Formats: sequence, C-alpha cells, structure tokens
Amino acid sequence: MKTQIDYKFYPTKEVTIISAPFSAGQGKGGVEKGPGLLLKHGLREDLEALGWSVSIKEPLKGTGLDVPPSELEEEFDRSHGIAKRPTVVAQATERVYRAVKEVSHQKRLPLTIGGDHSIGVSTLAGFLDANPDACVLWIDAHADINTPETSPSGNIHGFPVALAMGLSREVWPKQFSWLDEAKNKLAADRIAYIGLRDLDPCEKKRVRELGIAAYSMYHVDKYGIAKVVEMALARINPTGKSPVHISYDVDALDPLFTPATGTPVRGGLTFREGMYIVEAVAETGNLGALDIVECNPDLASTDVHEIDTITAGCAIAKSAFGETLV
Ligand SMILES: NC(=[NH2+])NCCC[C@H](N)C(=O)O
Ligand SMILES: [Mn+2]
Ligand SMILES: [Mn+2]
Repeated sequence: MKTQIDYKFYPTKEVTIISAPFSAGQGKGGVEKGPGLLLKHGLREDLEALGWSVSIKEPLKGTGLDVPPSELEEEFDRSHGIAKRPTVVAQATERVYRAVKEVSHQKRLPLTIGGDHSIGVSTLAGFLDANPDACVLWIDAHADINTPETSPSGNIHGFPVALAMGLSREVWPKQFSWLDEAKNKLAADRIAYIGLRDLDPCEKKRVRELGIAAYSMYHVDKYGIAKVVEMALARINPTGKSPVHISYDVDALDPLFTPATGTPVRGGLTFREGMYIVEAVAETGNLGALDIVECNPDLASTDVHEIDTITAGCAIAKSAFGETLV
C-alpha cells in the first residue's frame, strides 16, 4: 500500500485557493459566504499541514459582485428560453475564469471555492486552457447541462457544463461572448458524472445523446463507489496520463451530511462515499484541479447544520490533498 501520494502534475505541492464568493447563478442568498467560512474553518491551514504551500486569489474582491442575488441587478434574458441575471453572472464567471487560467498556467493547482456552481464554467474553461487533455469528474446530484431554452429555472448554476462544452451556442445570453475566447471546449468523452439523481428531462436527453459517462446513485448502489470511480476514470482517462479536474457540488452528498445547500436532494452519497471519490483520484497522482461549491450557511436550520456542511467541504479538500493515506 502506498503511504505517500505523488502528485504528478504538482511535484512541488503548490496550490492557489481561488475564492469565488458569488451567488447570482441561483436565487438564494448566503452561498456567497461559503469561501469565507471554509477559510474560517481552517481550509488553508489544513492544506499547509499536508505539506502544500498555499496562496489565495480573490478575483471578485472590490467588484461588488460578492453580494446576495437580491442586491444585484435583477435581469432576465428571454431571448431564447430564460437566463437569470446574465450580466452579473457573465462578469463574475469571466473574472474567475481569468484567475483559474492564470493559476493553471503557473502550474499551481487551482482550488476554487464557491459560491454557486455557475463558476464551474470558469474553472472548466480556465483549467482546459492550460491543460487541453484534462478530464473532468463532475460530482453532483445534478447534471448542470442546461441552456436557456432547456432550463426550467433560468438559474445559470444549472448551465456550466453546457457552456464549457459550447452546446447550443446560438441561444446563450450575449454577455457570455467572453467564453468564445476560451480555445478548448470540454469534449463529451472527457467528463463523467457521479452522484446524479435529479436531472431535468432535457438534461437526461442531452447526457444520453452525447454519450456522457453518467453514474447515478443507482450505479453507486449497484456497483459500489470504488468500482464506479474506476469505471468513470477508465472512460475519461483511459491512458491514465491526463490531469483530473474534480468539480464537487456539495449537494452530491446526502443532505444528512451537507444540509446547508440550495438544491438538496435526498438519497445522496454517504460521507465516506463522497470522500472516497477524491481520495481515489488523489491516490492515482492525477489530481489536476478541484472546485468545492454550493455551501450556503443561510439555509442551515441549526448551527450544527452549518458546521456539518462547511466541515464536509473542508474534508473534501483534505481528502483530495492527501490526508487519508497513512
Ligand atoms: N448547481 C446546482 N445545484 N444546480 C442545480 C440545478 C437544478 C436544475 N436542474 C436547474 O437547472 O435549475
Ligand atoms: Mn447540484
Ligand atoms: Mn452543481
């Protein structure tokens, strides 16, 4: 058994935490407090204790974009279907994209902490810019592959995978034209989902038609989490040589473990299943990038719920950065 993880892409163990306190990709205030709380609960010190040198970037600082959605411009794009607050979401995601891109080119591991999952478009496009062969594990109850004409809610945190893949470009709100500059689109055979259990009908169709590797909770029950991770990595990283970007929505875990999140869905991953996924990727040495999103303390009904959710976020990071192997 291995006792030390060899991070192939980061031999000097340098990470930059990209703080993305942003919430207008959905309608519930509070998720913008996620980064501050993760840091308050010792995220940085946890990584340092694991031998990583840590720096922090705050691409939204001073922009006024780091406030609850109710304080941002209320705007609807109804040119094709619906997209809510496209101007501010496009501004924030572009800034986070530039930060992730810069960090990725510096060969430091980008750890992006949200904030809602709309910033997934930033992390995918930014990491792919420096790593064209990257592959993605999207850990989530949701597929986040809507576009305005398929979205039931208009919330852009349900769009990031579709945007990064360049799907239905003609229906995007015009504010997202910054994304045309991102040269590497995410290919359908380079992403796998784990933890799915709440897809909109059009999303199901899209995932099926594109042939995306999708492991729902049914597959986790049927095969066990270890086999699911193995199958997912075999699909997206057959040579085992590409960096793996994990985009982790904390609602993938069962609401018993991460109750303070905007779109909880029962029947999710256990705490250990959730940690196992990132541990297994870490053990391969292929961890490339990590996002931890959708912690919303304002939706906690007790202090314990808030602490459980935030410390679960910290635990995902620790597991990914090498804590578990003794
Ligand atoms: N990142 C998330 N929590 N996304 C939830 C999306 C829910 C739903 N599919 C929608 O598009 O509105
Ligand atoms: Mn989700
Ligand atoms: Mn999500």
